[in-house]
Amino acid sequence: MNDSFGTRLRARLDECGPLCVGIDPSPALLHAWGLDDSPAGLERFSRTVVDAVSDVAAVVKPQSAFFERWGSRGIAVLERTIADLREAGTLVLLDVKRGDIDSTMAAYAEAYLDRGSPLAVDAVTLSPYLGFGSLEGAIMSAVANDAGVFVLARTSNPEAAPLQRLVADQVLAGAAAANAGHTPFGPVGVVMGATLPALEHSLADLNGPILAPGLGAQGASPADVARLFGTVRHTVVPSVSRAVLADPKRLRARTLSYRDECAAQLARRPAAQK
Ligand SMILES: O=C(O)c1cc(=O)[nH]c(=O)n1[C@@H]1O[C@H](COP(=O)(O)O)[C@@H](O)[C@H]1O
Repeated sequence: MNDSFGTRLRARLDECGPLCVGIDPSPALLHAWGLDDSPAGLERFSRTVVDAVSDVAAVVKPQSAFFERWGSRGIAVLERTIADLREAGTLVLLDVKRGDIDSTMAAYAEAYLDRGSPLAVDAVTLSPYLGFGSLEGAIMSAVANDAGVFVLARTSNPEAAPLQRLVADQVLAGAAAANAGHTPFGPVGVVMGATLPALEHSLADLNGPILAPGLGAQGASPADVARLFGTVRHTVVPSVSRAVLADPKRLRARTLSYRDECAAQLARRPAAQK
């Protein structure tokens, strides 16, 4: 039997410390790196990130849209990037933010979670806008494949607050129900921005990982991560993209510094959940 996503994520967080690094090959970053905005440029960018961070970041998160811009050639680079990351032994979280009716979700689950798919990853981001129940099949597929999902709850962008404030507790309750009884924690993570002014929701019963994007470019600091998620410090995965990707020469050093600073800040907080 294979290890569950929760078991593998626990092991990576214990081994590497708390950080997810994004692979976001935007036109601006490709330009800053002196690379062409082309499939070859995407490939060089992605390989460089994989080589620099995959042994020190618990999770690496390619953003699908930056590859999709180049159609089938971009998707081919994404496939190779996923294969490189898996070979390097890091966990791959593909940021695709999918959400649809149950029959269509089954196709998304087949694309990203089914072990046999060329785009199979350890976890994907999902949107709950069609109702948390519409994600049930994808969650079952994740469990069957020892994979995970991260459902958007309170995203890092400020304009999300008025809408998501109304429904985040439903998302958290759905995730907690799906995670009940799993050890060390369940397959359903949630996305909660590190940029949130205040938490406003209880994470005490979640029993799942929390992806916390927004470090650096969106203004959040490791101290913010600790302020918001200190009580669930063993399950929070702070995420950073542009602030470490800005300069290829400093990619590894910046990754190490964000990781170590997040670990140090979180260690200062009381832990309520292991
Ligand atoms: O799901 C995500 O990864 C995500 C959720 C969220 O709430 N906010 C957020 O910025 N992201 C992603 O995180 C990346 C941005 O990271 P920065 O470049 O560090 O700001 C992008 O790929 C976003 O799509």
